Amino acid sequence: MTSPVRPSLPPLREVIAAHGLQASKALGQNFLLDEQLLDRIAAIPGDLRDRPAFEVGPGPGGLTRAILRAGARLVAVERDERCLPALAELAEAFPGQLRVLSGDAMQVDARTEAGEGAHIIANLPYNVGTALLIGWLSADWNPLPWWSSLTLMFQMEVAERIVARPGGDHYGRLAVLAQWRGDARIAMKVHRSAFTPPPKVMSAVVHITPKPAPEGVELKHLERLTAAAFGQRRKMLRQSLKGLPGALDALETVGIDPQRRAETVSVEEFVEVARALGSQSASRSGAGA
Ligand SMILES: C[S@@+](CC[C@H](N)C(=O)[O-])C[C@H]1O[C@@H](n2cnc3c(N)ncnc32)[C@H](O)[C@@H]1O
Repeated sequence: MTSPVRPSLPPLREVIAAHGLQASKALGQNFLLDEQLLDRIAAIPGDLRDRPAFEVGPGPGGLTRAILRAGARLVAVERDERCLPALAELAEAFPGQLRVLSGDAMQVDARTEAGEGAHIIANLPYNVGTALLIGWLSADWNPLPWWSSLTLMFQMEVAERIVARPGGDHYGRLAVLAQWRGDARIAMKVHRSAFTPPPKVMSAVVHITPKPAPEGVELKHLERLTAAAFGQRRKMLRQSLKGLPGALDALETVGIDPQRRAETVSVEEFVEVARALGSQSASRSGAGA
């Protein structure tokens, strides 16, 4: 195993000035320049030496350098072509460790580009952050997904929705999607003043590690169930699930009181109901065959 390289690099402020990288609001650019903070973020996934990693939106390369210093083999996709020369300098400073793709992360097949077992680490652009997360969480799980962990900076409100537990306003579809086959936690809160320019709100790094998917549960059943249940979150389940065929029977099978509301139902309970819903629809289609 090679030990991580620590080349001496110019301060990020100089890189930004030298390449004229004034932050663009449209591209969700809020840069992190504190190298100690960046090293702490890159340490969250654990030992990265010789491990594949994937970064969305390297920008001037602050988090990128921290991930490279940690020893990862990194593929980074950046939409802003102005950043490419600065990133090319980083690729030279860490020979063989960094491959930069120019383009839209929403169009990139991260699995093919970064490889099996990659750690995904990013200070995400706020406009596509949730969509990218949902894409990674919805990947095939067999019994684990292709990625090893997700270490992602979000606006605090989104971070709270990802790690929320039942009983509060933050708890909803995103929490169930993130937690039914993963452990999700806030690994670090980051003050808005750490960013250049500072965004209006606070941020947090969410760390998600996958666990084997519960057997006999299909994502599509869980999604239909949580969409219906949280679509009318203030209503009792017997009302909100009325339009989803088989859902009320599934509640009864599992022994969940239909007078409860979605926000009181734990992730494990949703999984149980989705399993019952799946076996019902399997037997219905079997009966029809
Ligand atoms: C919040 S900034 C983070 C920059 C840098 N990683 C840092 O931490 O300082 C988000 C970055 O994502 C890039 N970006 C925005 N939309 C993108 C997309 N659809 N695909 C790839 N990169 C994107 C922006 O150009 C910007 O560099």
